[in-house]
Amino acid sequence: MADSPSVVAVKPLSNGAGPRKTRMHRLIEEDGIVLMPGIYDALSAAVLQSLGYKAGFVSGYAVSASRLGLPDIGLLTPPEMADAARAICAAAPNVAFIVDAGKVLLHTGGGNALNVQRTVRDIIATGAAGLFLEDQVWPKKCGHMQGKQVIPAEEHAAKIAAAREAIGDSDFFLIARTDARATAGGLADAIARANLYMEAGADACFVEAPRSDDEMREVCKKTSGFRAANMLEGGYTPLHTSQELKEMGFHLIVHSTTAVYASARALIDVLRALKDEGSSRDHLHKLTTFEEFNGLIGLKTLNEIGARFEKFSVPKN
Ligand SMILES: C[C@@](O)(CC(=O)O)C(=O)O
Ligand SMILES: [Mg+2]
Repeated sequence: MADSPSVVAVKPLSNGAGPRKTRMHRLIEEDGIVLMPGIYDALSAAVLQSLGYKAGFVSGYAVSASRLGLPDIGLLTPPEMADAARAICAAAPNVAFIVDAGKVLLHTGGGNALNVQRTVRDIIATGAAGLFLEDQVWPKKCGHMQGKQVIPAEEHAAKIAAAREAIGDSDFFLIARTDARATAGGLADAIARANLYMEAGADACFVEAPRSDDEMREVCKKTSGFRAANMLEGGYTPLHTSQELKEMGFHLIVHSTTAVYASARALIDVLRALKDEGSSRDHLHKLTTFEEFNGLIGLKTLNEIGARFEKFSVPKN
């Protein structure tokens, strides 16, 4: 077993005017539940914003797939993830994004408080509204794959405390994730860890991959503070509506794979038809139109700005 890390004490943070309140706290307050589709690039972020979503999740799983064409097994590098987060936040400035920093930390389960603090500052600089920090041993895996391991709970709690200190009074929300459900300690250890991480200064906890409705209810009954759930299609956790999850006691709902699976499905279907038929003309209903697409990525607004600044003339009195 690893040496015990030195003990850290955490001072509860406030902005001087009552308890800490970030963009994410306010979104939770609005409806009691925040739906966050997993987003992976500027275009998927623009779609999200155009549909009026207030929050989204920069998914390590989906960024690894879209950027590298590789699975969620710890291959994406910190600069690649931070770069994706920056592009996503810039493309959808009205959306509050939580970044999956499991991927940003090459040293998940390794590195120290300084690495964590640097990561937090890097992610704050992308314009994101918060991040996930997870307790898997590196190289980490998608929470719904087999063979996961976790680092000692106190070690991860110290990283959460370090992250909290780096956040200071920034408008930034910290979600502590545990993957312990899949290990020998099972759900009881996962719940104990979630509570420890909350004590260390997290704003919310995320017990990854509970396997039944009963387990999901137990997580809600036995953990304190705000709670996140992940509705990964084809994963261990039963799929529920946001309303059902709210009634169970969850507050933040991540749909890590919905958008990337939908894109893959659409691409497979339409490109197969193009290959088979030699034309897209019978499948236009499956595509956006030229107008719709240009609108989505802001062409009209940009043209208007361009026209306003075509030339400068000194105003005459
Ligand atoms: C949430 C997730 O980490 C996937 C997972 O591990 O379940 C992501 O990258 O979207
Ligand atoms: Mg991830």
